[in-house]
Amino acid sequence: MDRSQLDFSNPNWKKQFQEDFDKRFSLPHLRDVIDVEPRPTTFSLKSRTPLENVNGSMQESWNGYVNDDDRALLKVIKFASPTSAGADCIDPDCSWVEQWVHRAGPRKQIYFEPQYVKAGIVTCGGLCPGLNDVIRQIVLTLEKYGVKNIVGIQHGFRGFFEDHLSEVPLSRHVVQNINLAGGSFLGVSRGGASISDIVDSIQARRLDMLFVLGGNGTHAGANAIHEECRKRKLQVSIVCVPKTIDNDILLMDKTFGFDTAVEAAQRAINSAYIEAHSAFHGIGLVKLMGRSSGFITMHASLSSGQVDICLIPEVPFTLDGPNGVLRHLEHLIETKGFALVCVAEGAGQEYLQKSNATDASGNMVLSDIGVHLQQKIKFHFKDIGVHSDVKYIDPTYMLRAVRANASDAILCTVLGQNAVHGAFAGFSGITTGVCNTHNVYLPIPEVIKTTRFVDPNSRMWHRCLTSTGQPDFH
Ligand SMILES: Nc1ncnc2c1ncn2[C@@H]1O[C@H](COP(=O)(O)OP(=O)(O)O)[C@@H](O)[C@H]1O
Ligand SMILES: O=P(O)(O)OC[C@H]1O[C@](O)(COP(=O)(O)O)[C@@H](O)[C@@H]1O
Ligand SMILES: [Mg+2]
Repeated sequence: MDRSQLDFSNPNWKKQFQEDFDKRFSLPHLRDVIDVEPRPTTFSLKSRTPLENVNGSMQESWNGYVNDDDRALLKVIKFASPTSAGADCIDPDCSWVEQWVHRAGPRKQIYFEPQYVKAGIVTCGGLCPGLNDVIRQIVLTLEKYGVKNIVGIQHGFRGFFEDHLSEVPLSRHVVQNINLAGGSFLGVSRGGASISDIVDSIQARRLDMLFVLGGNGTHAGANAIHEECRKRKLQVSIVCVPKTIDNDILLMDKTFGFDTAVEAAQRAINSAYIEAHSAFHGIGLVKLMGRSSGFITMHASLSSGQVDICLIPEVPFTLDGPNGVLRHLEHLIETKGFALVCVAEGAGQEYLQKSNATDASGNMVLSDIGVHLQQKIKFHFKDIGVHSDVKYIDPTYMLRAVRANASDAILCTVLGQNAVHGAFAGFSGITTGVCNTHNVYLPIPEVIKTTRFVDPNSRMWHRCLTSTGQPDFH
């Protein structure tokens, strides 16, 4: 139910909203369409973690399971007014409405017999630091349940129908050290998704579980696979782990690989800073990933503390004129002698010629805003007769071809393990993420309704502006 469909004069609107919310966020389960009986889980760490009662005696049962009725709050701020920073209100009075989502983790009862399970893992889309950590954790956790037949599908969805891409048998032994390197042990790819062919292939391979690692596009594909499996009444669990270096999936605190990418961007920003600072009237320009969301650029600018101008797709800017970026650069050169600009690849596309080309997955191929800015800055300073020395750095692929840093490695561990718990719990068509620091399962359609964007009214963007000191460029 859309907010616009609610009648706030009806005293029952809150109840209606909540009922609709609960329905939207209920997790699709195998038993919705087929007869499946639960059985006691085989996942237990009891022998390693005997728990002591308050009175010192050992407890009989292990208390490490998540109850199906456990919930986490999706939104935790009570906004006093719709004009509060980052306000996300349902009604004009910003009433407090609890929005509960399902907690992730191992259940006491499972819907598969581990010894007969064949599980597949596939990594789709572009690379992202941490893919190997997630693959590894999925394998380790499956084995902990007692699964013996685990395979990797090579090069994304292509691996399902390109004959020369054979299944890769996976085990604790095979994946032991894969997290030490970046990339994907299984390979990735864009494009080539015929849902019906993929489900034919799932049936032919006799897969019972499929773990799909990818971004918005991959999630849309995985949900379509889940729907097709439902239609064919297959006992197959499709569970996603969100992979997007751009951090552009809805509702989640952060996706894995994002922190690592921000950290990797520091080297480029610092190099640009040193070049700009050392040159006479130096202007450093760094372009970072982010087709439509500026999270990497905003966070990298914030964490470096060296950026004077941060440009992201969500916040339009003018280049020319008294309030434009170029005039501000003049001011920076006049006042401090050098300047540093950090721009997201999707920013300012309106200034560039559109090619209308798309990649194999249907994503728009963007024109290079970095090259455009470099030219504009050079010509501008030439025009006004002021010397400038522009150094442009494009570290794009260096941000994502690295191994995950420590905090991402932990996030990958949590997500990979929870994905397996979700499949054994009988859910399908779900994804797993972190909401307000709590680990949850969400139905796929809810996280891909739109791309997640930087909110120009958020505290984080305002912090970025405070830190760079840049004015509004319009
Ligand atoms: N709307 C969609 N429905 C089904 N499959 C899709 C859809 N969008 C993308 N895909 C498939 O998902 C895979 C990854 O998509 P892509 O956009 O490249 O990366 P990401 O998942 O990171 O967004 C590709 O194989 C692509 O064909
Ligand atoms: O050149 P490729 O492989 O298509 O990937 C580049 C693109 O992938 C992205 O990182 C988005 O992909 P993800 O969000 O799936 O990680 C863009 O920011 C970038 O333009
Ligand atoms: Mg995408």
